[in-house]
Amino acid sequence: MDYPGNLFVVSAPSGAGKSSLVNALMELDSHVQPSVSHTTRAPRGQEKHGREYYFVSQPEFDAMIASNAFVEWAQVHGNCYGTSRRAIEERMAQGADVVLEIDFQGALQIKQVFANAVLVFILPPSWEELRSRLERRGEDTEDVIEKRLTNAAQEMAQACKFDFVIINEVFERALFDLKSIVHAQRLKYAAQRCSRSDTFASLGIC
Ligand SMILES: Nc1ncnc2c1ncn2[C@@H]1O[C@H](COP(=O)(O)OP(=O)(O)OP(=O)(O)O)[C@@H](O)[C@H]1O
Ligand SMILES: Nc1nc2c(ncn2[C@@H]2O[C@H](COP(=O)(O)O)[C@@H](O)[C@H]2O)c(=O)[nH]1
Repeated sequence: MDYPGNLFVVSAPSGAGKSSLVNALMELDSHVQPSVSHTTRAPRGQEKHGREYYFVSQPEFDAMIASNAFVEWAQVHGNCYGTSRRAIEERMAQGADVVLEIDFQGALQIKQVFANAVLVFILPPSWEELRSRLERRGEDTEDVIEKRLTNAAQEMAQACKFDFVIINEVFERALFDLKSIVHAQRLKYAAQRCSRSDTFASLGIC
């Protein structure tokens, strides 16, 4: 599938800071838009249906799988999460750059469907800092934090399959890295389009 917009996938173990980085990126760059996923997990804190997630029941999620509504889905930390085709294809067709904040299983599924998708993995600087970020966030019970830390080892082992890895130690530095990746992909895409254009032909190149 060839759309005018770019597709970015950002994955990380829970607490590494991907939502913070993606939100900061979107504040700086209105051309980058989020995709709102569906999940069977319960809302936490101030989360609202249709903003952070579409919160659905397991039967509703299963019905969406059966009707092929998801471009990718996975079980993460005991709940189901999925990206609907609708959530991304409409926006990319309009030329927006879409960013998915999803786990590594979903990221690798996305690469199968959208070969041009750019996969970015965010790492915390240390295990101690990862635990402390989850605790400081204060949104999960101790049990949930332990489960997320246990899963983090398996998730981080997948980082080498991604196109880029960013270590989120100093937030502004990590944000700069993420912005640079988005910018580089836009230049690459523009160059590809340009190479099919009359400008290249008239200059006698490619
Ligand atoms: N570079 C950083 N230094 C210190 N704290 C940070 C940094 N980046 C993010 N944080 C903090 O760490 C906590 C976890 O960040 P965030 O919620 O963005 O993680 P996440 O990867 O999106 O987690 P989840 O997958 O569970 O949604 C938040 O309280 C956030 O403010
Ligand atoms: N494969 C998918 N993973 C997703 C999707 N939406 C979110 N996620 C990942 O789930 C975990 C937990 O998220 P939380 O909001 O409960 O903390 C995290 O790794 C997300 O990236 C999705 O649509 N598909």
